[in-house]
Amino acid sequence: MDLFSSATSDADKRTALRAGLNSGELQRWPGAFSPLVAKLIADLGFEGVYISGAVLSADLGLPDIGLTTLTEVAGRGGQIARASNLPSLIDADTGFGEPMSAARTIATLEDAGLSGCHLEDQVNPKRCGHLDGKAVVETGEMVKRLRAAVAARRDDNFVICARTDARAIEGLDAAIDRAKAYVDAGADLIFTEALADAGEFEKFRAAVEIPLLANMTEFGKSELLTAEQLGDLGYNAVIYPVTTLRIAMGAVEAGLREISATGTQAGLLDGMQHRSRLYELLRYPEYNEFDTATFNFTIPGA
Ligand SMILES: C[C@](O)(C(=O)O)[C@H](CC(=O)O)C(=O)O
Ligand SMILES: [Mg+2]
Repeated sequence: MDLFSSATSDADKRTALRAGLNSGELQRWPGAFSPLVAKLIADLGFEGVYISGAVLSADLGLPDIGLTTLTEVAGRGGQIARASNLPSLIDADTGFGEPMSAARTIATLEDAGLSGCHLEDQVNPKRCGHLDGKAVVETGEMVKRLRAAVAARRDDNFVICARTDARAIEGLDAAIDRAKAYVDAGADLIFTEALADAGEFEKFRAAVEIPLLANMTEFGKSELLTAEQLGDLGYNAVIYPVTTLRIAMGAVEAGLREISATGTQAGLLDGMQHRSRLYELLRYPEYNEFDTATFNFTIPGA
């Protein structure tokens, strides 16, 4: 029965995440801004779901500057994680405090049903990794953050991903040195934030032995590489963190403008998700097996 929550256990999702990272195939994790989007990501055959801090903040009408709390992030993250059978990797920013808080973050995210998270080496308050003016902590400080996180983990398959923001501040070589220190501290996956181009991804790949994650965020510092290019470069995972929100908000803004200008949404119907597709994603008919009184409607135009 998976009508009310995920059918796949947290443990099995984490096993799947590990297997995917070790498979030699690029794992594609689009960002889900809601549980419904996670269902669509699963339906379309992606390997996992990403839960973005930038999106979680934006959804609350806030900038991505470390204002959200662990409680908010774990709460929303858990709702999204349970909406599909895919593993979910969540953005835990700097871990919500000093090393002991980062440790508690891991325990809380495990309890919420996430399959892994990333911790970054920025100072508090953090910023979007693709903006100027961010700063990183000393390598030793981040190593403490990671060691605390790794020690707190109860499920060895919960993926602890270390993100380095150093490329844009200290340069590529320093970012690679940091990544190596983070591997020694127990990181399972390295998030190479804000690299410029394919050549930099290639250098990172040659220097670091564990799985690597690429961030294909739009309007940022990185060239947008295809899944095929990233796979050929030897990367193990890619996130499209804010993409679904940007697509949706672009459509919402255009639609609202048209309604305001014309007084009707009639011209927008072709671009909308049809009621029947929404109901298909939500698996309306299957709830009928649970309670025939619930499924007592027909879908117009379906
Ligand atoms: C990946 C990221 O941390 C996120 O919160 O989604 C952001 C994405 C973005 O702001 O484009 C980041 O890269 O800092
Ligand atoms: Mg973020």
